[in-house]
Amino acid sequence: QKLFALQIDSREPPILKSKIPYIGHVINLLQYGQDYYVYLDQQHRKPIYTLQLGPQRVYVASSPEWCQAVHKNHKTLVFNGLVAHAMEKAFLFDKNSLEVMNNNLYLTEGSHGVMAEVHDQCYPFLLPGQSLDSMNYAFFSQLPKQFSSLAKGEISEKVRLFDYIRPRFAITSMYALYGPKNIFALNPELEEMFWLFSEGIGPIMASPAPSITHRKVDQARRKCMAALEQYAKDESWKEASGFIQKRFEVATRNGLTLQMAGRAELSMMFGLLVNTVPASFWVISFLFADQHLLSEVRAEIEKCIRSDAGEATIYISRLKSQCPLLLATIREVLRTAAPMNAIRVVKEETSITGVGTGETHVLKQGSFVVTAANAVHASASIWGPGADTFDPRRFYQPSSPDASLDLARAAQAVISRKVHPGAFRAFGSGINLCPGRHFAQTEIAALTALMVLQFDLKDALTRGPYKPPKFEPSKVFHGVVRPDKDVEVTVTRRPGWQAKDFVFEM
Ligand code: HEM
Repeated sequence: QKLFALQIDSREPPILKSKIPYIGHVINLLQYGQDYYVYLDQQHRKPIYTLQLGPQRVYVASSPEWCQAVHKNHKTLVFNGLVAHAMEKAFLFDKNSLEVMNNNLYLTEGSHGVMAEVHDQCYPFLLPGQSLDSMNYAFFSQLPKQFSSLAKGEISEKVRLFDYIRPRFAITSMYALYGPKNIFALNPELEEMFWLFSEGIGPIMASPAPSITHRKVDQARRKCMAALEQYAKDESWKEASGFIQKRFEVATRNGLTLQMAGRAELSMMFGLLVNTVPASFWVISFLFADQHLLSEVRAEIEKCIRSDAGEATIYISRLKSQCPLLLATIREVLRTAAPMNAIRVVKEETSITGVGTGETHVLKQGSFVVTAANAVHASASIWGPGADTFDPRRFYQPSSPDASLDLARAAQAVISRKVHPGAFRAFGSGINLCPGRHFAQTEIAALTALMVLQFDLKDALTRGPYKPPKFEPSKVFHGVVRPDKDVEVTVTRRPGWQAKDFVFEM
């Protein structure tokens, strides 16, 4: 310990020592993934602490107060350096493109440069307004078609649930953002390739020779990149959403070639797909696993539709305002299945004060800071003794006059129950608060409505009630978790819903 221990300044957050010096925490993180932060929080109850990972200092904010403090100091606790690193290692940006990215990377010279302009000029397209409405409409125009043949007529059909939902949801999302010539529409094989790449992104970023050590993942990445480059060259983005058109305009105006602008979209596809697809799966899974909850949510949704002999119209604005238990279920899924731990680099020594605590610590230049959202989401001192159980009712607000789909404001829903307003962290906070949250939540609510109205599910093996899978084991880098293994289900149409076509309206 003496030989290898970090020299910690008394103003820094307290250090948590590992039994094995120097690499003990590294070993535990590799073994337990992000769950290790939950374990440390439960063992030591420190709202912010320091870990030694080899030669590296890593500060971990483990309470809403300190997570908020980290995100408040975004000028010196920075995100963009990590994005540039990912663009090089995961998305293979060339030298010229990296120079373009590095121009005003830390936003110290005003609001020019590709990173600042994407943030200021592109993300507003994802906020409520005409552009978001068009993306939602594009999504709704495709979604019912994707599920219309499932268990059609009097027959039942066996499917693997995650495998069934994943491509259909992903293809529809891609259509909404990237238009009719999106890469999945032109080559459906790429949908599979994308997930292969997304599963292996951590290891290939760390490997010095991924084409040898992780050949399949590397090939999957290259296939997706080549298709996106072609998409750019063919000017297919001119038929995409306003958001994507603006991204191409900003990227090329700042000096990226069209080819590299296309390649950069692979990073956007991560934002679009990797969290929303498993989150939708879990909402559907938890609902079908609890018949009581399912029937209450169905009753809410049934009030949001108009149904004629052959057609049912689902009104999205009603789903947003009249389905408090559905919204609460989405929130609870994100609380329990979204370990959205953010990482920041300490660009220069920073003194931070826990919001509302009055306590101050110093963070040293060159270190990393993790905001451990999963530890906050699992904390019994925040959520009560049932923090480790799935209970949508903790977010339930039956009489809310303006129940909104903006789950980032879910804090509002729980303030009344004395929960800290920064305790719901699934979409992050501060200037990097997820801009796609409105689109994501509308997508999840729409798919859930479609599934629970039309179908009944049974466990295909036992023919008994649907049993949800477990969460996959935790990893070092994790978004919304996926199931540990897929579940085979028997799907039947609910009586009265066999021969209906579904449409969505706002
Ligand atoms: C359930 C689904 C989603 C979850 C849980 C989620 C979560 C998050 C979180 C936690 C962050 C902040 C990361 C950080 O601070 O380090 C983030 C950022 C971001 N998300 Fe999402 N997200 C979801 C869906 C989406 C969708 C559908 C889109 C696009 C349409 C999207 C686009 C983005 C972008 C572009 C950023 C970066 C923002 C910035 O750099 O300032 N996300 N997301």
